[in-house]
Amino acid sequence: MNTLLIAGTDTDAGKTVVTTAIAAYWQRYYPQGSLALMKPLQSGTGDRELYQRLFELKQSPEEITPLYFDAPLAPPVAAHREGRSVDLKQLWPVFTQLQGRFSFVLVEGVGGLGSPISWELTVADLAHDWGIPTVLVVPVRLGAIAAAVANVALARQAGVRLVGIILNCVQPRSESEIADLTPIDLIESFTQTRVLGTIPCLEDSHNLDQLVQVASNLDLEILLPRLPIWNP
Ligand SMILES: Nc1ncnc2c1ncn2[C@@H]1O[C@H](COP(=O)(O)OP(=O)(O)OP(=O)(O)O)[C@@H](O)[C@H]1O
Ligand SMILES: C[C@H](N)[C@H](N)CCCCCC(=O)O
Ligand SMILES: [Mg+2]
Repeated sequence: MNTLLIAGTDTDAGKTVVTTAIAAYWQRYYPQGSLALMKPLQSGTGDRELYQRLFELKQSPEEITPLYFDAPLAPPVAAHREGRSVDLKQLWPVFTQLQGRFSFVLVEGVGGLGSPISWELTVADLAHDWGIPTVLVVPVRLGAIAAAVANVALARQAGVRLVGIILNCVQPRSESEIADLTPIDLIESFTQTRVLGTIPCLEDSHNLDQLVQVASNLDLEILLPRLPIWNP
């Protein structure tokens, strides 16, 4: 499977930081492997604009974000404000054609795993329906354990192919604070899900070198697709 869905426990969990870090690493060390970024639904400006600023993507804006709404709200609410509805049927064809054209397709969720993508379905339902490996970004703060446990329970209930958790420091944290706020053994024991690494708080989360560096400390064996062995 040449795709990975970056989901989070919540909006502002750090999905885009993780997405751009893995993308930056891929482009740095696998230049022969083509990369696509997809944010199936975006509400409010930010993610697509950052992707386009950081990476030379061979995709149209509509292939990056097929469903784009102006209001920074849940997509069905933002769509309603614009007198539109959320037509999820548009998403799968875009996704599958990206999969066919690119070596690696990184998909970013919207909001948290339990956030609605329509009046009936959540991000977890999309992850299940698409059957793609999914990683859960958990912000390092008090309450992270409960957030991880609740979102992993949702993922299990929805049949999401959850491959791991990534802890993310949305603010500067010492090593001991990280250990106290997000004890890995406790989180892995309660969720029965591997922690694939911790992203420190970056001085500049738009700096490609910093993004590559923090991605290199993640369990990339799990996160990156196997490139076909190239036999000249
Ligand atoms: N590890 C980090 N180091 C520095 N800044 C961070 C880090 N993680 C998150 N941030 C900052 O916190 C904010 C929210 O992070 P981010 O945009 O990645 O969240 P998100 O989960 O993608 O949010 P959304 O639901 O809007 O897509 C951003 O301004 C981002 O730069
Ligand atoms: C505006 C924000 N940055 C995201 N694009 C949308 C987050 C929707 C969250 C909805 C919810 O779960 O309450
Ligand atoms: Mg984002």
